[in-house]
Amino acid sequence: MKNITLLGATGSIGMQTLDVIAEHPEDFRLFAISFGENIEKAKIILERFQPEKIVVKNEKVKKELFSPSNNTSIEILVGEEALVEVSCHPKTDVLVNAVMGSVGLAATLAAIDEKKQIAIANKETLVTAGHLVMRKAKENGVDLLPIDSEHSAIFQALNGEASSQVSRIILTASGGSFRDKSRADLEEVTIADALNHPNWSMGAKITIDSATMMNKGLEVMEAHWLFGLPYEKIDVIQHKESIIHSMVEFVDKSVIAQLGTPDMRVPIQYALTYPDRLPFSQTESLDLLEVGKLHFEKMDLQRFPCLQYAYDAGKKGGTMPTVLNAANEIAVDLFLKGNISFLEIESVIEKAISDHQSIEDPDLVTIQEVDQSTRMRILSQYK
Ligand SMILES: NC(=O)C1=CN([C@@H]2O[C@H](COP(=O)(O)OP(=O)(O)OC[C@H]3O[C@@H](n4cnc5c(N)ncnc54)[C@H](OP(=O)(O)O)[C@@H]3O)[C@@H](O)[C@H]2O)C=CC1
Ligand SMILES: CC(=O)[C@@H](O)[C@H](O)COP(=O)(O)O
Ligand SMILES: [Mn+2]
Repeated sequence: MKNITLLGATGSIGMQTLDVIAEHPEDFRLFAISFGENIEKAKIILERFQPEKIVVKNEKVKKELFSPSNNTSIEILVGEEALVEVSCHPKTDVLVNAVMGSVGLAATLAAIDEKKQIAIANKETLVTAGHLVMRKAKENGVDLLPIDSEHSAIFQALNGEASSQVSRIILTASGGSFRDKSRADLEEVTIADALNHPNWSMGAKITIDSATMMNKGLEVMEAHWLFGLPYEKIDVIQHKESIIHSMVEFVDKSVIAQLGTPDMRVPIQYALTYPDRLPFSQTESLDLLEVGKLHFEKMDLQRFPCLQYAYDAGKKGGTMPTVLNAANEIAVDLFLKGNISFLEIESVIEKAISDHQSIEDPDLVTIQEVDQSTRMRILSQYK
């Protein structure tokens, strides 16, 4: 029986993690959760799973969650320090980081110090502080088990083989909501159009990232850190069906791909059961006869400049990925609030990275300062 601490329980990955936990009550128990503001969903989770502890964003959420009529023995904690506390708690066996953005960074680093097993969905953590996370994981002998579908695919295809055996990895990209549109068409798109991903049902931020191709850019950096490969060995191809989740080409030119129906509960479960596998009844078998054909296209970096920005920021290193990530988080939020257009997401990011002088090998404090100052600088222009 593994005790799970789930950060971001009310989100898309969070709720799907709960599906996995519910399917295997003899293997997993929900010890603690965190969430942001979705009180209604949180109440359902508390009633169904009865975790011991819950971390909320602020006192206001705490007050709303626990009205006098709502009698519960669950311990309620507030703020980022509490995230660290539950993540490092002796009862936590596995930390699932499924928050959106860089909120879970300090908790993940602290849990690695406590030698917890980490199942990581949150790519922003690795993008902004991959060097710190991987250094700590190595020092502590901790496995970082990827949940992101592409990285789970690569992890499974590698199956323990050393990175020296790899000639390249090939990340697949669906193309997102606007894959069939030209750049001229993008001037007219709405928030609702952008949120309509062709293959995956995901949180709003990652769905927009997928449409700008920043999601793939973040995934390139995530792969760089998780698998210790230089950017020259990380390729992206467009594959509109999202059936091949990614591939590894080995030095002998053998290619191993991982396939499956697009259902995040499969890589989530693998990260929780690794190195074993358990049956999972809630998803469909892949029917290749029904799929019929798989399609592949070269990535067009003029059409999707965010992917180019991410390669450039990743290769530059230091605090440049932090700036790219912070600018992207703010730009996507501004777009979702109707303050900027879809194409302005790219220009906000482009400006932030070209204005920044990267600081090499930043520590956590430097990363947090650069992250905050980037956000403030951009926000001050849109007030
Ligand atoms: N969704 C997917 O299929 C995939 C997601 N990922 C990655 O996983 C991560 C989560 O994605 P997803 O589940 O889609 O995101 P969602 O937006 O659906 O969920 C995010 C979760 O984080 C919580 N949260 C957001 N902001 C804060 C905050 N400031 N403080 C505390 N909690 C906060 C939300 O709480 P609340 O809603 O209550 O406010 C929610 O529980 C991202 O890094 C994403 O890139 C990777 C691969 C696939
Ligand atoms: C499910 C998942 O892992 C997402 O990150 C997914 O990859 C998004 O798809 P695209 O970014 O390829 O559109
Ligand atoms: Mn992915």
